[in-house]
Amino acid sequence: MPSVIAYLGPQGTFTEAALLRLPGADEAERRPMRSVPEAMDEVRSGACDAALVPIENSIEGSVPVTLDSLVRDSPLVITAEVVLPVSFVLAGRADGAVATIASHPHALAQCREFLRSKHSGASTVDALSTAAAAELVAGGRADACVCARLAAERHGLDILADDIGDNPGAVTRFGLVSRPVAAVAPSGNDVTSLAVYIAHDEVGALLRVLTELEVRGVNLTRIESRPTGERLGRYAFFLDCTGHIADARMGEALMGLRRVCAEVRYLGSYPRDTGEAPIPAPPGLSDGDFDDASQWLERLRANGS
Ligand SMILES: O=C(O)C(=O)Cc1ccccc1
Repeated sequence: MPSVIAYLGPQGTFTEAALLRLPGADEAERRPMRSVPEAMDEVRSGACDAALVPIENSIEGSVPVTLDSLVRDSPLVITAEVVLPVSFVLAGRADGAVATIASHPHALAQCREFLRSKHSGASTVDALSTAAAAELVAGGRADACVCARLAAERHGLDILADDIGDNPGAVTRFGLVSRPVAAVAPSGNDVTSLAVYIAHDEVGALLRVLTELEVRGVNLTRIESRPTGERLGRYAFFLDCTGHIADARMGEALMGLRRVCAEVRYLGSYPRDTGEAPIPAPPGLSDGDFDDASQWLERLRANGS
């Protein structure tokens, strides 16, 4: 476990709750940062060994600042993931009016229906995190906030409504990022994350990417595009692939992508935390099958039989 870990703070965020689920994190120095890019830059500068940041949630989708920092700034790799169920409270002062409600945009989005039906007159204020929103309320700069119960309690706020998320089963996925390192050994249920840039002026470029994965039996669990920031129409595609970079079929697929893509950024191989069972290799695509095929080719090249 890295010894100094930055995370999206302040104390009381869902990211902190996720961090505490990582084995060994209680012994690490945990450094709360104001924003996701600042947490990731602490790692790039060497001030911290790793950072835990939100990547996506099951309702609102990806966290754009995290994805943008992963592809636009100097390379980092994900070494672990944590999938955390999230439950929100509305916190403030029991005796006060609620004209402004602060929170992280993803928290506001996940409570949209509750806010619309119960506080349609209030305006929402984006904060850098749910716990930062609780600080705003404690400091009198917003009337209420959407946050974790723990953050409300820490700031002595009243719980105005409990469990206000529109989808009771909502989960958020967090990634532990570090400067590039070799992946830990396969766990048997791993994911490999990539960002690929395709040649935009070639017909079928994205199909070629998918084909490289499909012919090696590599399963895709997520594909998502983000603008590269160069100009309209330029996108990076984020791929989560079932398997580990040490698996033969993943290695072959990566080599294929390297040949057909304008650029491939490797974002790490790490154990899955979704609770989903591993997907077995399709027939003919196990490590043993690749090994057998490459030994056969070597024999043909060496002896012709
Ligand atoms: O703001 C927080 O507490 C975070 O950790 C980011 C976040 C926001 C909303 C849902 C899950 C995580």
